[in-house]
Amino acid sequence: MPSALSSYVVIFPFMAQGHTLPLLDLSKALSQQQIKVTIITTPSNAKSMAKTISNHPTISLVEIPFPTVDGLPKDCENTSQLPSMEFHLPFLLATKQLRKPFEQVLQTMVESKTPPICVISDFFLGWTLASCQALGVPRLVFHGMGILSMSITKSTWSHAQQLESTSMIDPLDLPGMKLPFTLTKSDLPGSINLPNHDEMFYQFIQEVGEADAKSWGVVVNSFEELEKSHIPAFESFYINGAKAWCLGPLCLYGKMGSNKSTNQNHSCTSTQWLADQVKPDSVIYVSFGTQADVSDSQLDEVAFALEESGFPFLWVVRSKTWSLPAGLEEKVKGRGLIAREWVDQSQILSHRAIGGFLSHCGWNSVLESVSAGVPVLAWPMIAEQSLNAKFLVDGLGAGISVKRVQNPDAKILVSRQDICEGVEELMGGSRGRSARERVQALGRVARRAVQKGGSSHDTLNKLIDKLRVSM
Ligand SMILES: O=c1ccn([C@@H]2O[C@H](COP(=O)(O)OP(=O)(O)O[C@H]3O[C@H](CO)[C@@H](O)[C@H](O)[C@H]3O)[C@@H](O)[C@H]2O)c(=O)[nH]1
Repeated sequence: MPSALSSYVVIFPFMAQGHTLPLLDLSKALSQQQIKVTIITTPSNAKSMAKTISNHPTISLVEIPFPTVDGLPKDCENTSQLPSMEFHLPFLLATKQLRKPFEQVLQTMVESKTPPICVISDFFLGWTLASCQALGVPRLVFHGMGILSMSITKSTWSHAQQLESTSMIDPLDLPGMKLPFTLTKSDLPGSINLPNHDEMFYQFIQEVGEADAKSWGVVVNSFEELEKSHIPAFESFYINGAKAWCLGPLCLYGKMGSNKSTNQNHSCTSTQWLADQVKPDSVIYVSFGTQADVSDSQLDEVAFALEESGFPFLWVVRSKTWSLPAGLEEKVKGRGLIAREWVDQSQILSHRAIGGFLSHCGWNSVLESVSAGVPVLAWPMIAEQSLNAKFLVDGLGAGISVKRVQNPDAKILVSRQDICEGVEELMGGSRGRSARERVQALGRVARRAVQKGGSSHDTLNKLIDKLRVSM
């Protein structure tokens, strides 16, 4: 068995912020357990990761070149740089060309008689399974999603035929699953309706899904107290008895021993602005993640709603084309901050002035909000976000939902009145108050999970021990 200091793990994240950031936090968790980490990634992603890991000498980066591919913008190595979601599939397909350089790196490690104890690679990088198997290294898969949403997704994929004849409004009965809320077919996100997708996307997901199911294990950014009852159903989709290792919320490891000045560099203006907000729970934080396309007319509605609600707000806007509608600047001056740069969201959410989060419900945002004890005004947009929102609101009581219009093609999906009503209810209404109490209690459980003796901390140690024994 290798000694603690000689053990190392290779991590290969998918090049999207929502997938990479939690794995950077996991790297920090491993290095706190005396495990070295080698992260394999492409040059421009390595550049942005280098800042985050600069205080962690046991985490290193190995760069492999990103392929040049027709149909993708030049120098685009991360989904956050894609002009729109239309480029998502070409991007996914391009990552398959990373196989050869990845294998060369892994082979050199194995041949130098110091193989890693495992490779943790993203679900989308399914081909890494074959590379790992050929070199005798266990592959653990990471999806970025929670256990419940993954189980619902897998279950609906494997029962697609049965579901075809199910009505849109009757409660779904998914074999082997006990759902904490009523789910109908109309609640399922479009991305789950695989057969309705482009043939190439369908094929890609089939491929990576097969590799997923044959993996040695699954690293999950969640904690047992939150999703334990769904683990058996989730594990039943794996063919070699793979176990789901709940190690989260990973964002909390990222904060342990972090260097404040490094963190604040990202979001100096927002940190300073927040420091001036003295009233606890008074500010609403607004962010829709790194992937969803939000139209500029929809952003106008958000702006009017925030102005009308009267609450101080900190709002991260990704659109390069949008500007505050005429007349609003004066009205919100001093009361609201619009951040156009990357902010340290996790840090912001833990500021005592933040009293609510208007969120798209990406899984990282959900966990960061729960960890910080901040209730959510849920506005799911793409991918599995509607399932996360349902879990948070109907399952956990830790948030409330915005009212959305039924036409998914409309430019404005939520009106300013409905956003404003939602913000007022979250920040000052009785449903908002009860969601705050609930999420604060959950936050205490989440923080305990990653401390010594906590469920996720223990699971991490068990995983390391098991991997060392299997060497
Ligand atoms: O200025 C910013 C903007 C974002 N973030 C962070 O970026 C991450 C965003 O992740 P998430 O909230 O999960 O949103 P997306 O990036 O949109 O996530 C994609 O990936 C997730 C994990 O698989 C899925 O749950 C989502 O549906 C999918 O859209 C979070 O850690 C945020 O804290 C910042 O720190 N600063």
